[in-house]
Amino acid sequence: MDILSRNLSFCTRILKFYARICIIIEDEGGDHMRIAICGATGYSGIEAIRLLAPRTDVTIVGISSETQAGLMLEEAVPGFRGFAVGRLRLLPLRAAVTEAEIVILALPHGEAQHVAPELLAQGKSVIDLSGDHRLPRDAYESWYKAEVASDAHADAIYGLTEWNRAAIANASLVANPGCYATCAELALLPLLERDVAESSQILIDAKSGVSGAGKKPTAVTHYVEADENFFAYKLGRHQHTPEIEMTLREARRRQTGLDKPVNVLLATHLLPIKRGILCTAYIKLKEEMSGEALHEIVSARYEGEPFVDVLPYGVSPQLKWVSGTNRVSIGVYLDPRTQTAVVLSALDNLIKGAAGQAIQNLNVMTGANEQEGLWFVPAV
Ligand SMILES: NC(=O)C1=CN([C@@H]2O[C@H](COP(=O)(O)OP(=O)(O)OC[C@H]3O[C@@H](n4cnc5c(N)ncnc54)[C@H](OP(=O)(O)O)[C@@H]3O)[C@@H](O)[C@H]2O)C=CC1
Ligand SMILES: CC(=O)N[C@@H](CCC(=O)OP(=O)(O)O)C(=O)O
Repeated sequence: MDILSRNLSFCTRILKFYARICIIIEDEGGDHMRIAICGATGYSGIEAIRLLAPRTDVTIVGISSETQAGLMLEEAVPGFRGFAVGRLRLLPLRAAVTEAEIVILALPHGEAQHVAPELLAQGKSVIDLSGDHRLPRDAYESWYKAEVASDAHADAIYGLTEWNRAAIANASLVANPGCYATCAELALLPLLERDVAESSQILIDAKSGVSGAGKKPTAVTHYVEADENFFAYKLGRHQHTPEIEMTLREARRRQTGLDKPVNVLLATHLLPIKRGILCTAYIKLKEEMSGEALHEIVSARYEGEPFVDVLPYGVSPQLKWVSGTNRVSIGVYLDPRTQTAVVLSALDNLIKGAAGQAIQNLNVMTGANEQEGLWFVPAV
């Protein structure tokens, strides 16, 4: 080989090496969203990691746990064994968020409100899965039986994506809706927005799988109590009642200018299954209409919505059709004798009811494709 070829070969190797370094730098930072997940060992935190880990536009820069800080994720949650993300170390919350530009808070009620103001002051965006920022002070204190610790809730944007997309796009603090609330609101929004239904007495019969109660078993949710059992709980005092009433009231006000209270009776039940919520809402119509006309109102409202599936008239949704997905499946029926609309909705409480909707909101906030990382069909 002459001296020219040797020099050329050397230069080529240098250039290739430089190109590889550039790719590595790009992969490790570049345009990636830097996300921290707090409450990473809880059910919705785990789900958020599961959904975000495969994404090439996201880097998970921190994960937190209260009691298991110091362990690797795969030690605390063995399902992550063998995956790169499983080698992330769980840290105390403040250490976990240092590098993040966006923080997903999957913490118990009452904790997020102590952390969010500090994160916002550091210029980070926050998506809070808990109920801490969804309600005004009085409603929160009376329904959650807890004190409000900051005024951050006043600036929070309610994260029901299909209803509040424009505001979410500019938000720095998103209050992700409750799981029952998401399910009931998406079922009822079209009727309230069109003001075709009586709003003084909406009955919502809702059932949830046990993961809705979080990871820590209680006397009601542990296996022996929940398995092969079925019962109502928190009758007349479920914390999602004011959330649903406020959202539906505001939805109607935005569309029609009519500002009148909406009254909801929410009956929640515990299903002996792991995940899924089925809501059946009964609402009297103001004027006579056909089932087809009612169905058209609901279908038209969700036309083009990637995560809302309005079933053909009279077909009822099933949990199996949404489990493991970010979808809400909606069924419509009109009882002609009583002019009562029956709107059924089904979702996966940990995905569309929690982590999936949080990521849908993250996509909206960051200008990513809204469906990124969220498009899958249920496992059989
Ligand atoms: N489960 C669901 O279907 C839904 C839940 N939500 C809401 O999302 C939030 C999380 O719910 P879920 O995942 O079910 O909860 P889990 O109880 O399963 O998990 C809670 C997580 O928070 C951590 N944690 C507990 N206490 C503290 C604390 N004092 N400070 C910091 N971290 C703490 C736990 O860490 P560790 O135990 O490792 O110490 C764990 O990682 C809740 O507010 C819930 O209401 C909203 C919609 C649906
Ligand atoms: C089965 C079960 O217990 N579910 C929980 C709902 C949790 C949730 O989604 O809502 P929050 O974020 O408002 O807690 C409950 O009924 O309180």
